[in-house]
Order: sequence, then C-alpha cells, then structure tokens
Amino acid sequence: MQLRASPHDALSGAVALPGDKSISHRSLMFAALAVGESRITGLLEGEDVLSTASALRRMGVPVERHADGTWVVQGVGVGGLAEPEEPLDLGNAGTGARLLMGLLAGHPFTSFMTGDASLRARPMRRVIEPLRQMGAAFLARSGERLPLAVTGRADLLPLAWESGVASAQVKSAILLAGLHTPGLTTVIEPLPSRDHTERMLAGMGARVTREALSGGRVRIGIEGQPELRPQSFRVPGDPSSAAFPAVAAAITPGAVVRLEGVGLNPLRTGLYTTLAEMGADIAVDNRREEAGEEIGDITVRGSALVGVEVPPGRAPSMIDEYPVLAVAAAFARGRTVMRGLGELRVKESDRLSLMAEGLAACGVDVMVEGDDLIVEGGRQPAGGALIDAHLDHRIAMSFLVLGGRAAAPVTVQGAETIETSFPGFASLMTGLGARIGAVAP
Ligand SMILES: O=C(O)C1=C[C@@H](OP(=O)(O)O)[C@@H](O)[C@H](O)C1
Ligand SMILES: C=C(OP(=O)(O)O)C(=O)O
Repeated sequence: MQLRASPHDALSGAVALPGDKSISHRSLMFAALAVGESRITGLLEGEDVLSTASALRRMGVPVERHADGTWVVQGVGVGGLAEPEEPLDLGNAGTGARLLMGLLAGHPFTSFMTGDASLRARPMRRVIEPLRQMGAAFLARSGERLPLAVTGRADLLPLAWESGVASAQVKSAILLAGLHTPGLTTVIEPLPSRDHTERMLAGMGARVTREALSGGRVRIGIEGQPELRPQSFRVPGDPSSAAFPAVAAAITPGAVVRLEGVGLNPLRTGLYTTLAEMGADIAVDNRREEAGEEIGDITVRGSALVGVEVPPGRAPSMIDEYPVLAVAAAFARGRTVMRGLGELRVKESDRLSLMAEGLAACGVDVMVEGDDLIVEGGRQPAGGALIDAHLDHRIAMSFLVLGGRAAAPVTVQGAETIETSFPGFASLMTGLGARIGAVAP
C-alpha cells in the first residue's frame, strides 16, 4: 500500500495515543506468567502485539479480548507454558521474539520461531549467547538469525552477564530466563535502557534489584522462581508513537497539538528533551501515575527550531525516535549531529542508511560518518520522493511527517507496516489537519 503526504497548513487538536508497544508486549507475557486472571486495558492492538498474543495462545495461555476492549489473560504460572505444536511467528516484532526467547529458555521443550523478512534479518546472538550460558540450546540460521529452534530446560543456571549494548530486549530476555532459574541472575548494561520489565515484574511480586555502577553502567538482578500475582494493567500512551505528531506540530508554523495520556518514563523521553533543546515549545501538564508509570499530556506548538548536538548517552532513551528526529533536524536552522547510532542499523531496517538516503531523495543535505548522522537543516525540503518503507513502520511514518511540510508530496511504498505499531496513524494525523491519503495502485 502506498500512502502520500501532501503539504498541509497549521495542525491543531487533541488526540489520545495508542498504547505503549513495549508495555503491551510485556503485559501479555507477564500476565501469562502469573497465577490467576489479569486484565489489561489500553493494550496496543498493533500487529506486533497481536503476534505476541497468538504465540502465547499457541503455548496454552488463554488470552481473550472482550467487547469493551479489555484483554483478559489466564496466567499459567512461571514455567507453565506448553510446547507449541506449530512454529511461533512473531511477524515484525523484535521485542516479541527476543523476550519470548528468554521465556522459552526456561521451559523443557523445543519450539520453533520465525518472523517476517525484516525480523529474519535481525541479530539474535546478543540474546542466544547469554541464554546458552544458562543452559538453553539454540539452533539458528547463519549469523544466529531466525528461523531458529530453542530447547529450554527447567533447571537453568543463574547467570551474571555484562551486555555490550544498552538493550532492553537483551536485558529483559535474560531477566525472564532468570525468573525461571533458582537463585540470582544479574545483567549489567553499559547505560540504562527502558526499565518496564523491572517495574512490572516488581509490581507483580518478583524481587528485582537495581544498582548504579561506575561509568553510567547499571546492574539489574532478579531472584528466580517467584509466584507472580495477577494484575490489572492500564497501558499508557506510547511516547514513541506520540513522537510523530509531536514533530509534525513542532515543524508546522501556527500548530498547537495536544497529545494526551503519554507515558513519561524518563528512560523513554529523550526525544522530547532534544526537541526542547532545539527550541520547540513543548509543555507537559496533567502529570499523573498509572500502573507504576508516570503519564501526562504534552502540548507541542509550531516553533523555529535550531540544530543541536545530541549527546550519544541519550540514545537509549530515544533509540526509536532518531528517524523522526532526523526529520525535525531537516527543518531546524543549522546542523544537527546525532552520534553513536550503530544500533539503528539492526532495527526493522538499517535506519541510519534509509534515513540518509530518503532525506537526500527529498532534497535534504545529510551525511553519514561512521555511525553518526549529520543533517544540515533550515531550507524547506523539496520532497517529491517515493520512499520504500522496507518493512519499517518508523521509516514510513517519518517520511509522511516530512511530506506534510515539504514543497511537494512524499509517497511511501509499503506503508501497511505502520499497522505493526500505530494502527490509525493516518487518520489521527488527518484529524489534526495533515493531508495523508492512499494512492491508487
Ligand atoms: O524492550 C523493548 O520493548 C524495546 C527495546 C528497544 O530495542 P533494543 O532493546 O534492541 O534496543 C526498542 O528499539 C524497541 O522498539 C522496543
Ligand atoms: C525497534 C522497534 O521494535 P522491535 O525491536 O520490537 O521490532 C521499533 O518499534 O522501533
């Protein structure tokens, strides 16, 4: 499917965002590990999360959606999953695949896992290696990629792991295996990544520790084999999805857009900090707490942006937001330098290369130096390009945001990938005044 974004004038209105993708995956999985019934409201009903729901069903977990939108999960307890008769297809979802690998490591059966062409290209060694050390066996395609088979064990060994990357998926996979292991399992991260796993499992009764170490590193520990209490989860709005209307508003003169009920976990809000440093008029009010996470309403107004240097240490708190930040940078006067973006190369696509190529195709002055992205902004982009999303929802949405303020429309090929994380994106944006429509084949 092709979507085309044509230039629009001011944007205005108030919108609620779909549920947070990270928390949605986790609420389904963790509810499955509890003993008893959990209820989830505000779950993101995007394809990634639906893939996690069907994988859990295939392993004998009753997961149901009620007519009022509440999801009800009958937990089977830690270690209670059943051997799936068919391969688990996680679609486009790296989070679903990697966290499930951690769970499966602790179960004494063999399961097979695959995904779409994007997920099959993503590196799994970062998860397989620590889980192997705990005693799980993996057979994977060359480069440790999907499809793979995992044979877990009920008697995993506890692990003390130091991860080379600040990755919440790696950390969570190890912690979930640790949940199935007697004793203490620990993970050290080079910089703190999103901590939803720790918060949610602690809220369900697991013993989770967190310790700051030298150089910004952090050590997380989990005591294995707890009985987890079922929960009522209310999933906050996704700050990573809110990033698209937020940037659209910031680059549109006269825009006033209110984004309601957005998660404000400080390990997720690097983009908003960066936009404020670029001169964006951003205000947060109505701060409140829901299900152990701070949320609030964010108002973004059209602003004269200036280029900035984004500190590399901020990357984990905005890792999925660099594509749309690069769009903001195209509209900011001067140079924006984003350093240390190697992890962007192993997302749904090589986001570093695709952003640079797409921006250049839209007439933006852009350079990649090693793992750094440098954008010279301030002139209105020509637009007029046809961008292939390469099965990457964030690439698709970023260029549709750019097309709204370019001189000529931007068309995105393969825009159906947006359904993985942000169903209703085009109608939410058009409701604010954007001009996004399907292109007849
Ligand atoms: O744990 C999570 O929910 C996620 C972690 C991040 O990936 P990495 O752990 O690979 O950095 C992020 O990019 C992804 O969208 C969601
Ligand atoms: C990287 C992302 O997701 P995942 O790793 O779950 O596929 C993302 O949503 O930008």
